[in-house]
Amino acid sequence: MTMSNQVMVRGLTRHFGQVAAVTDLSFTVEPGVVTGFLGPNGAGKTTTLRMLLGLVRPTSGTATIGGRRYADLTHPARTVGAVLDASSFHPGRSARNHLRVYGDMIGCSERRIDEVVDLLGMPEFADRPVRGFSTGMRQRLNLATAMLGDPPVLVLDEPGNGLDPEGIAWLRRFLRAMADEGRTVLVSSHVLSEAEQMVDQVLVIRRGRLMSAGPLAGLTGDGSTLEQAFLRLTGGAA
Ligand SMILES: Nc1ncnc2c1ncn2[C@@H]1O[C@H](COP(=O)(O)OP(=O)(O)OP(=O)(O)O)[C@@H](O)[C@H]1O
Repeated sequence: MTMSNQVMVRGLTRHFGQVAAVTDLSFTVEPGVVTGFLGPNGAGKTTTLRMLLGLVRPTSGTATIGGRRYADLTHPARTVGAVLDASSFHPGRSARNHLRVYGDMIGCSERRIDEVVDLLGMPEFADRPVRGFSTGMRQRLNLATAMLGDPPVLVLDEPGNGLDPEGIAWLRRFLRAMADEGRTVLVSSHVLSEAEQMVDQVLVIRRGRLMSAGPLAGLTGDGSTLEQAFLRLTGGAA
């Protein structure tokens, strides 16, 4: 476990006008495990991840990766790979060409592009235009882009969105492999049944506040599902 790959959030707060999107959130995400950042729609997951990635300014508090704020990282793309909801691809460009465009920006070799195409299981469709891609193919391309810089930290906002059961099983294996390599993997989801199959540690938020943090087994060890445990935590109301 190296401090350099820890994600640390302390007293993080963000208001949008009257809306308290995130309130005094503190947690630590360790390398080598898959950590689920879970909560219902509107709980504040995306806002938190966007603050971590320097895309939203906190009202107060800090979010750091390896002890530094995103804006202070020397090599951001080689430190943290991020997948946020709103990725858009040029429809006429092939996946491989998309990766080349991003790869050029961060100075990665053609060999690295071949590696991520293999890593994400994309050889069969990497040379096809993105316009014909399924949701699963698009998610793989998102992840491939995030992996270009071989980052030790992955921050993924709802990577399971729209995936079929086979896609979810693939994602689970991928996240597990990344964590087993010692990476820090933080993955948000509002689908608790899906997250339950993927994560080791859970952070549960609701209405911008942390409800629970710890091993998945701590919530489900009594035989209840994560969904049941969540409803218990939140008094039955999402
Ligand atoms: N730019 C913004 N302006 C105003 N309100 C915002 C903005 N971004 C987020 N919010 C509000 O902050 C709250 C938290 O939203 P956020 O998107 O972080 O939740 P979430 O947990 O990611 O939800 P979902 O699962 O639906 O993506 C919501 O009430 C949302 O409407």
